[in-house]
Amino acid sequence: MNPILETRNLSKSFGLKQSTVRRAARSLGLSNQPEKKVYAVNDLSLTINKGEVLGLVGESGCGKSTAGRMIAGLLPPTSGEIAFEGKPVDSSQPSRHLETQMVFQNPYASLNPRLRVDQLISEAALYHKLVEKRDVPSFVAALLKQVGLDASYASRYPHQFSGGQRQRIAIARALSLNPKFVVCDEAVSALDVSVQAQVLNLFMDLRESKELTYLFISHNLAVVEYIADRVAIMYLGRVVELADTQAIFTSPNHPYTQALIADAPRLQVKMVEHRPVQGELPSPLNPPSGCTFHPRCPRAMPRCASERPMLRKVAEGHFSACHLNDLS
Ligand SMILES: Nc1ncnc2c1ncn2[C@@H]1O[C@H](COP(=O)(O)OP(=O)(O)OP(=O)(O)O)[C@@H](O)[C@H]1O
Repeated sequence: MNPILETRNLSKSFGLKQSTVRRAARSLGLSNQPEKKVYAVNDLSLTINKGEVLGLVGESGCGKSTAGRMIAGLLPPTSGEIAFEGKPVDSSQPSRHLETQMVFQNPYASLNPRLRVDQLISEAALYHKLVEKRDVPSFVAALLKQVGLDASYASRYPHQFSGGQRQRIAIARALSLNPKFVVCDEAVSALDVSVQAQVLNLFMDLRESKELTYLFISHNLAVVEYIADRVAIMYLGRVVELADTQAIFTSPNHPYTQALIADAPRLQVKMVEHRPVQGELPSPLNPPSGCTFHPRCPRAMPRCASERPMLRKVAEGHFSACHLNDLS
């Protein structure tokens, strides 16, 4: 085991916008109502090893993107720490290191339509003085080649490409800073299924050739099953299960993981039968007491409503936060 990135008790809460009258009343001491907060990520402690792909899975709104943005340095945490290659990173500087880059879901939105491909790919590297102006054409050509695109595309604009090609351009731009760690946030979710497979294969090839490590965020279990070595399952801002990919899919421990797997009909490996997850994700503004999954859990016990289960070891390399494990 060779950790490249570690988070310790990483948390993020967002204050909700209040009406002007309420804000004024509070600042004048006329209201003692506490400010409403969304606890998007709570106490996230993860270790990601060099060269591995850690999948981060959960329903929409469970805090995956917030976690990814903190880890990529795009969002300062409310509390907690991040260490990169054993050294604490200063989270007060959002652009603190070039070693971590992020690839987003929507290549339409993440590429400036007014810039040519060569400008898109080289602007950050020029800014950080990783390339000289005169070397830009060969720099861009090499990056385009690495992502499977022709060097002649350098003078075109984003609208001249398909979704898959645009995502390749976004990947080339991320690679331009020579990162060691890439956070992929739903990076293939907007693409057609056949194109998804090609881009996933590109990620895997780049992992080998560039010795990359990925945090791969996705709500799509089939994608995560294909690409990840280990999987962390998030529910309402917390990791509820963490294990090797095979263990997650063949012997999921947490009732939430079991329900997610039951919800994913396209999976090839499906050795367990469970009921799909019932009901809606509760609001993170007002999370349920105890185990936050208990209102939707088919196996909830009285204890689950009052006591939050800790993430603990259930097998070698397999961790789960569920009181049912105390029964066995
Ligand atoms: N800037 C913000 N201000 C207020 N609340 C926010 C902000 N960003 C995220 N949230 C809230 O934090 C919670 C977690 O959001 P996040 O986007 O991290 O979840 P997610 O699992 O990535 O979902 P999705 O896949 O839909 O993006 C949600 O309730 C969301 O509404």
